[in-house]
Amino acid sequence: MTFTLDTWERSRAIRTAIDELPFVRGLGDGTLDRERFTYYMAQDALYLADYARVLATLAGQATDPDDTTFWADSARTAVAVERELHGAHVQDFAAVTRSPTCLAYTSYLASLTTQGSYAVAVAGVLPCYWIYQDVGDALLRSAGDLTTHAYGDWIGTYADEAFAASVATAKAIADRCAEGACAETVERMHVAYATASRYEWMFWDAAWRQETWPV
Ligand SMILES: Cc1ncc(C[n+]2csc(CCO)c2C)c(N)n1
Repeated sequence: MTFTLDTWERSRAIRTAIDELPFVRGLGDGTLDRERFTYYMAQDALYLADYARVLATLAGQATDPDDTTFWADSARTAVAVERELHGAHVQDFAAVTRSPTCLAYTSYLASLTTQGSYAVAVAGVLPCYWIYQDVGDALLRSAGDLTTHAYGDWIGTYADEAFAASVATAKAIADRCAEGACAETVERMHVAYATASRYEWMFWDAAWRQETWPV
């Protein structure tokens, strides 16, 4: 049993809960209101800026040159997407504060890169790729014609072949890491994968609630 097959099974309930979120349902059927989408986009731009730094750290920690290239390319893509989102959806960036959930998620991922295990950090960044591919594919199947869909460009980005190739590479790296790891490290990989998956659920839920700080 590979790590990715095992961890996908173990996190099935979280994955199903994501499909049932009102934000994700609204994204799929186009009924999501613009205010919530704009909130999500602004938080996502902040998320991507931090996530890119986590990927760049993984590039530095990898011992395989192919891994280094992959994480560095992904970091570059995340910054490019951040700039695009920022330009297209956020008018006044200085006015946007990282939400508690956004800060918690990126801080968690950054913390994984300082705990001495490249394998565990790799497992932590994997839900970002895999869940977005899976959600993108599910929404594509139900969305119909993307050219007339309110959120067609978003769905198209993540239900894309080039993106699918990068998800496959991230999964292959995680499986290779798990193969060479002791049982205790593999368990920590599962925890990192499940925790980041929960943060993906929370990130969409926070956008639905337009989460703010209590004071
Ligand atoms: C909260 C949140 N989670 C995942 C993604 C998707 N994503 C962001 S960077 C990256 C890989 C490198 O481009 C992927 C797949 C997102 N946008 N926002």
